[in-house]
Amino acid sequence: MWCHRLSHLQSSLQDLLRGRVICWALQQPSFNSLFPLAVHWHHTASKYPNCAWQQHEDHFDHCRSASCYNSKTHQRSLDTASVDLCIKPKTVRLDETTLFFTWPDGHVTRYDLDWLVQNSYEGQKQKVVQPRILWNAEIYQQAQVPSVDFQSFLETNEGLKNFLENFLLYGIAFVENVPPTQEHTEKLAERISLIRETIYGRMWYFTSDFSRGDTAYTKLALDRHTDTTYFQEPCGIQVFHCLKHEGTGGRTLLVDGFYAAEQVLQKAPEEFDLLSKVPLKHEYIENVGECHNHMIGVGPVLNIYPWNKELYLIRYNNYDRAVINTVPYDVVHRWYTAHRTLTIELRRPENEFWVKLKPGRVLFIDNWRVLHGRESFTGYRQLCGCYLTRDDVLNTARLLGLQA
Ligand SMILES: C[N+](C)(C)CCCC[C@H](N)C(=O)O
Ligand SMILES: O=C(O)CCC(=O)C(=O)O
Ligand SMILES: [Fe+2]
Repeated sequence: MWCHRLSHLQSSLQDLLRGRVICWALQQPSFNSLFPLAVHWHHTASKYPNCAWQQHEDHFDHCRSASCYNSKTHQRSLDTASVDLCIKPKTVRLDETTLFFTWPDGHVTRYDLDWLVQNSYEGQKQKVVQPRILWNAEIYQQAQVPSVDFQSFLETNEGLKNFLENFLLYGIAFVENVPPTQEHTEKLAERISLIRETIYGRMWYFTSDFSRGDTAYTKLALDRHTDTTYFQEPCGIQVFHCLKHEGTGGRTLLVDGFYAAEQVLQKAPEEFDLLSKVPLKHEYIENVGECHNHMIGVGPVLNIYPWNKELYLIRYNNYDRAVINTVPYDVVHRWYTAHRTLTIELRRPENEFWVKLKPGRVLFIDNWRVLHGRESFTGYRQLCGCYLTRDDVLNTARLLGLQA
């Protein structure tokens, strides 16, 4: 263990590191070594707080030198596994913006201080991966989120960006004036993502004919749920376009699952915790006509990033939840209590946003966040749509400069 104290630090570093403990470690290429390091910043009342460098034995990070990292492919060249885990640098030097390490074989690693702060664990812990506005019916309606026109969605980057911005913030978004055909709906989908083909097909088209072994293909009401909970990776986005309805009822229900989960976190944090830890099975068993499927997906109801506790996926479908056999006996009852708390939040009338889907108005739903359902209906009703892969939607958003 070695330690080097600096009594004076540049104000820029002071701003960046204030009040935090920052840990990182470095790796060195030609010497095949890893060097773990942590900086401890003590914010004191004095004008120049102390900054102490401390060697840790168990932190690792990334040398960006030309021999360690290929900046054309943005990939690591260094074989991490070939590095001695106990490597120590020969010298360490800090200037106004950069930290330098010289390794026993002479290789130099440089770290921009801003980069280090951005890539520190402490920094990431305080950052959200995706900014969102959680909503109940009133919040969503007050926000007056504009829909995007079909033409501007397809033909302009601003149209697409506006749409994606709102979609990322609220988890739902509408496109208007879409010609009511499956082909035009497909065009929309392909503008932002790859279509995720599933057992339901690529583009699906459904009525209440029970052509598939699922309640969706009837006239019955469907309580709020997310789809494809029985996939190991539930579908990221769902697109709905109602092409025809000659009858009554059939409104669509939307509920922000993350808003409800946030209420659980506030009111009963230990229940939130349980819902994020207990893995459950969901399953889809179908034997109707030519369709034979048995899908099983395993995962907790609430999925959170471990480092910042940010919720990124809710898996909620009471119809498709399988027998609980992945939970020890003594946890089952506690889990049901926690699940009930979440269900109560999800079912509060003030959290329900109801819309009637009409030909020409296409709805995109973040199936990892917003639950959907529908009212029972009469008459002939025809819906088309598809699922999208989440990675590809986020990819499009990032390329347009959005945080996702
Ligand atoms: C009709 N459509 C293809 C959209 C979906 C049908 C899937 C319904 C299933 N119970 C689920 O929630 O995943
Ligand atoms: O019929 C509807 O409006 C939606 C049915 C449903 O939940 C689904 O297809 O995933
Ligand atoms: Fe559904």
